Amino acid sequence: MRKISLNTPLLKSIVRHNSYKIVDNAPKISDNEGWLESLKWKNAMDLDETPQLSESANEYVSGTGQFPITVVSTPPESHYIDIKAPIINFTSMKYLQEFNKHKHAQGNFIDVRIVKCRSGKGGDGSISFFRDAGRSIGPPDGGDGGDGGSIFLQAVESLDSLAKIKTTYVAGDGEDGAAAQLDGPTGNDILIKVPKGTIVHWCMDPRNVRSYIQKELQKEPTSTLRSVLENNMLSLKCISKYRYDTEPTHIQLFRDSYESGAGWLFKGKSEEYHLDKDWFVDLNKKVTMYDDSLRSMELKSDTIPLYGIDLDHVSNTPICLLKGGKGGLGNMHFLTNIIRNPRFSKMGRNGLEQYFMFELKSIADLGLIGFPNAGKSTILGKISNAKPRVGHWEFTTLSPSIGTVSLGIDSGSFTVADIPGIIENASQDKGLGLEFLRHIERSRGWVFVVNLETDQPLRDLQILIKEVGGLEKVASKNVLIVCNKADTEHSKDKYMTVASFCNELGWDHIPISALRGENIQPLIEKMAKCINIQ
Ligand SMILES: Nc1nc2c(ncn2[C@@H]2O[C@H](COP(=O)(O)OP(=O)(O)OP(=O)(O)O)[C@@H](O)[C@H]2O)c(=O)[nH]1
Repeated sequence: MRKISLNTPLLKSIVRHNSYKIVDNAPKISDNEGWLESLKWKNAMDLDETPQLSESANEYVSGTGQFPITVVSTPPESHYIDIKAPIINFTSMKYLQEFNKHKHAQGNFIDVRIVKCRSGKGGDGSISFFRDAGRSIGPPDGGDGGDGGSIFLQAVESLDSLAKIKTTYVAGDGEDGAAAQLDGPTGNDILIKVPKGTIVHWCMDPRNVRSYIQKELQKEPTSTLRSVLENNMLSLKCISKYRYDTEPTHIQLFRDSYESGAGWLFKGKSEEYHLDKDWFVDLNKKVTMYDDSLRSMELKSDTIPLYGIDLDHVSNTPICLLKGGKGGLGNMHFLTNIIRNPRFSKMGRNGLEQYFMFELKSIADLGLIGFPNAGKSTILGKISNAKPRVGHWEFTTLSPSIGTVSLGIDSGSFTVADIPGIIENASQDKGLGLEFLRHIERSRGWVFVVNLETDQPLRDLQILIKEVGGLEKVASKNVLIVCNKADTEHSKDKYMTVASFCNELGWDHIPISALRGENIQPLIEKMAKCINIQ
């Protein structure tokens, strides 16, 4: 085989030649003039002012927990759909409670997090001119700034709590462009991995909410944290996923970046000098159109579903939460027949800084609802593989646990969530409040566990129904009533009272003794039937 020597005169000359030659990617005068001319013709169609979503944003699934809103005005009176909604929907009570006495007992289980996210700024375009031995100043060769990094979300199987979610995520800024047509590298993206079942809502800066509440409580000392949050409204600009519809589906975010026609960087001569020149004013008119199209793209991507992004299944493709800013144009784009030495470039566009509330809503098929001490954890331990804490004192369960109930080989399985006990006035934040109800909100069936050891189990059941939202809400679920502690005195009579109430409503019911393991198999069958698994 012939060996190729690097010492041949031909190869030597290629190596020498290449080490001097710069790959020329700079747009030619004709390219730039064509591009600037095309900007002039960007008309109302291209720069459509009608607020609308980008295609990817349109795919976001809205959260299930909708809340009441008041639509204040819609197009054509207003450019956007202006709405008002109680502040409580854009913050977390749990976060704001000054003294959360159960905080330590809950250990590592974290189901709500408020997170600050910032996408990166675009790098600035460079102002530079090609130099070589023969020329004092060559053509412009300043490269573009790199785009800022974006923030993405992805639901994964391997996580089951929000404990690892940080309080702040900052994506990288794009780097500035450089001489020799070098574009700046793009900023680092950030991928936030969350457990399946997480809903991400846009929310207010918690510091603002806290200082607002303090002021309101000083004005009206009889108010409570809840009443302040429920009675005060937040105004938001929204848009609709359905074009020209007046039903708001997404919140419109606005970037704090330069206005169209601004954001120039100058070298050598000042801005005033340039603004005085007709050739620059003429160029700026066209570049203003380019800025407009960037802003219109930003408005399309900077939207968040009003009721949250529902990450209810594991996905391979991450969802963009906040998009990074576009990098600025280097001076090589402004070389024209009239402008031979453009000593200016464009700044990168800013990113976005917003707060989001990450809320984990476990997705179990069935949820157990009952007063503390009713025996929910004992039941879950008997029917499933879960090993929840059981104790004869109230509030043994301080965080939800989920167990899988197997119906035998080839017969499938279902999941059951045990949540902390609910007490009278829980909806007014008594006991552990209703915070944990989020974990069974999406369950297909609700299993009420009543304790036949108490004086009036029927009354207990009626209180539970009222606390979780009333008969109408409960009736929207598949319901099963489990009367536990059937081994205690007078339990039969008490069960009969509960049973006749259930019969009137058409709800299935069963007496059991979880402690003794009595009636457990029929209970499992009724649970499976409740969610239509036979
Ligand atoms: N007699 C009797 N006691 C039971 C039965 N089931 C549970 N218990 C007892 O009731 C007490 C409370 O049981 P748990 O399973 O911790 O009740 P829980 O509803 O999970 O309570 P919280 O964690 O407070 O919500 C424990 O002492 C259990 O041993 C039963 O069928 N019969």
